[in-house]
Amino acid sequence: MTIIDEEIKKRTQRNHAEDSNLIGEGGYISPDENLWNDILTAVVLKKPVLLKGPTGAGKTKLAESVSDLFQQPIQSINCSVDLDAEALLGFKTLVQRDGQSAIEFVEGPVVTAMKHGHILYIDEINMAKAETLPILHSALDYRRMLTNPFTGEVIQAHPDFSVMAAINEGYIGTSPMNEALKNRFISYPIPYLSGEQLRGLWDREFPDADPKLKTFMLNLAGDLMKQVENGLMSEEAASIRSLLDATALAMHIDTLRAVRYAIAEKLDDESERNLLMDLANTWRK
Ligand SMILES: Nc1ncnc2c1ncn2[C@@H]1O[C@H](COP(=O)(O)OP(=O)(O)OP(=O)(O)O)[C@@H](O)[C@H]1O
Repeated sequence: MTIIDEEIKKRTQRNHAEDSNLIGEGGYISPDENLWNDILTAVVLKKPVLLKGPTGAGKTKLAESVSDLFQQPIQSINCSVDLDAEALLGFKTLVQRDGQSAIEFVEGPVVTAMKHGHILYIDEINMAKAETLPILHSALDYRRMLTNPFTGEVIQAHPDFSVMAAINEGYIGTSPMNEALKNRFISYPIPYLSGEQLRGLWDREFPDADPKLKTFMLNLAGDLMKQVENGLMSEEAASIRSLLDATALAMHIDTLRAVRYAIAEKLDDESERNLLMDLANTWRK
């Protein structure tokens, strides 16, 4: 029995849900045989996990699938330059109770996740200002604790508390992650699916689609990946999210128009848009 199996068994017994199907429908599909298990191993070992990959590669889906598997709710933070300590930890507010005014602290996602053993999912972690996240350092390393500056409370994390973060390194508006913060994570590259795994995702998401449409989209996806690898197209051209959207649209409107709206029009460069539509045209013939 692996440590992942042991952890699932432990949580299943604790939650009295022996009969439940732990891996929910629509879970993350691993691009190779190791990645999913390697990430779960870090989560079980209570190591913060950093998912590095382009937009629409399934990073959020992966975190949701870990949450399904371990029956652990997710507390999410979407980072931006405006993110501050209050958005992470919580804030004080005035409440009326029994006709009396009182000041109460409303817990933020970090405090809730630490106290209740949830997964803390920090999306676009490199969009936050460098000075905002160091407040989390002690929660992210072996100490697994944090002193809440707003209340003075010392919070020792629940044993199940896990942290997953996502980063899209090429994204405009991001800055390199502070080294001390990055050093607290185990980092995994999350690539776009291809080959058999991509076909598996299409079979699951579009069981009723015309097989010709599926083949068209999978061929186009393969072409787009090659263009990205050869540096002829920006990475997001092969986004799985866009390809899924194009397929869903193409079940109702002309395939090339679907590809234009869901994939090509998102690209800033006109020559890339034209190349993409030329490729799509080739597969249509
Ligand atoms: N490997 C995968 N397994 C299952 N679904 C996937 C996978 N890759 C992409 N998807 C699907 O693609 C869509 C986008 O995925 P998701 O939102 O998780 O991407 P992301 O990497 O978090 O993107 P962003 O960086 O823009 O937030 C979702 O519908 C998701 O289910």
